[in-house]
Amino acid sequence: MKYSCLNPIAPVGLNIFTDKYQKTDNVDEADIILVRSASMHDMQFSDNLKAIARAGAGVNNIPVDICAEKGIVVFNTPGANANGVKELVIAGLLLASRDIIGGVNWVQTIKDQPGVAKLVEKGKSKFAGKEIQGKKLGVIGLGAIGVLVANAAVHLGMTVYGYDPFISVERAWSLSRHVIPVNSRDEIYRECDYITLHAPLIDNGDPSSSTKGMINKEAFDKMKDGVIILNFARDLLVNDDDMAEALKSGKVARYVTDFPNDKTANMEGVIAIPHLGASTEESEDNCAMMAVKQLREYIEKGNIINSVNYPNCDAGECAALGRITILHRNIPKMLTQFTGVFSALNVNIANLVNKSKGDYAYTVIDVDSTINGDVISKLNSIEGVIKVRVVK
Ligand SMILES: NC(=O)c1ccc[n+]([C@@H]2O[C@H](COP(=O)([O-])OP(=O)(O)OC[C@H]3O[C@@H](n4cnc5c(N)ncnc54)[C@H](O)[C@@H]3O)[C@@H](O)[C@H]2O)c1
Ligand SMILES: O=C(O)CC[C@@H](O)C(=O)O
Repeated sequence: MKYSCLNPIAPVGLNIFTDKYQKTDNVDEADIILVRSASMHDMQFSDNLKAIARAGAGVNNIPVDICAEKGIVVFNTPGANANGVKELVIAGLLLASRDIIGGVNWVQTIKDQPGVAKLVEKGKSKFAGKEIQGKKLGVIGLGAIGVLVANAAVHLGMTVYGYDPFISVERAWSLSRHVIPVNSRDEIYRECDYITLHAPLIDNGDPSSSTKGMINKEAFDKMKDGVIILNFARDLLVNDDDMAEALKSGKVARYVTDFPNDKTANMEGVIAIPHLGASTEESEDNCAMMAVKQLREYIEKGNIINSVNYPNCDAGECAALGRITILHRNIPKMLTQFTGVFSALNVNIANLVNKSKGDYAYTVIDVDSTINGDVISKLNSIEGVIKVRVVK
């Protein structure tokens, strides 16, 4: 098996690959790709490519639907960098509330003058700020990061509102009971002094699920004057032109973004951080280890854990003589056709697992004999089959 890394991936993760895996710089010959933030939208994928693992949460840099069509399973590593991001969001709250950056930069300008201690005491009032305790924070998106941010802010004495129309049961269980759940973003806009974004970037043209540009003029009009916005999710969640206006008018007092771009990097009132949310040793290690473990599970056993375009599927270890996996469309009569192929060839099926997710499905079949080319070509010829792979 050959793997390519499109970004630096922590060695502690890559070391989990056994000597059956070889690194290649030629992405066209790779069976698997590991990626962080590199954009894959303009890439051509070779037929050889079986899986892509995003060492991180957001998959907006990967054409996941095209990959599904080509039978390339895309994984991410949910939660693996959430603590790193949470800690930077807390820093962002403080950077936006106290003029720490202005003060630190000012000390650099007076550091060579005599009597720095006196100058500091004389000049420091320019950098006075506000405390976050007692203020209201709205968290949009209560996933791995949003829940950690909400709970931490409760501990810091903030009143926290949370909004997530698709919150999972697991996340709801881990949310502090002090977080006030709300049913619309408008409630957050109306109430909160700080708003932090932790929803994925979704740009599918469907207004019920799309998140692109959700923080725009219409939203600003509903917010309190002097609100502080924190964006550690993706730049395109915010309409930059509307943000420029809102900063100019004082509607928004500060915009803290981990995703500066040509527009926001030059805006007054923006605290621009160079996408450092997940840039900690711990997060990078966690993401890399999780990504490689998931890839190995898929390549070696056919099991799918944390895919964003195919269903999760745990068929365990293969105790039979052979295992074949089939990525296919989620349409009727597929299983009958698969089992028909095996029965026509007099091959006994020892175990079969079938899972579906949206338009796609996945079937793992363990058989009591070795798998030959005849089986593979017959399965491949079934309408709706995307990719057949012999795992054992
Ligand atoms: N700054 C960084 O370095 C960094 C690191 C990790 C993740 N991220 C970004 O943060 C996002 C969230 O990461 P996560 O690990 O918490 O992901 P997650 O999948 O655990 O959580 C996302 C949450 O957003 C919710 N959501 C979806 N649509 C929503 C909507 N319209 N309104 C409100 N909530 C909505 C989902 O239900 C889910 O609970 C990622 O998608 C990624 O873009 C940034
Ligand atoms: O890889 C990174 O540094 C950032 C990852 C982050 O944006 C994510 O979505 O997980």
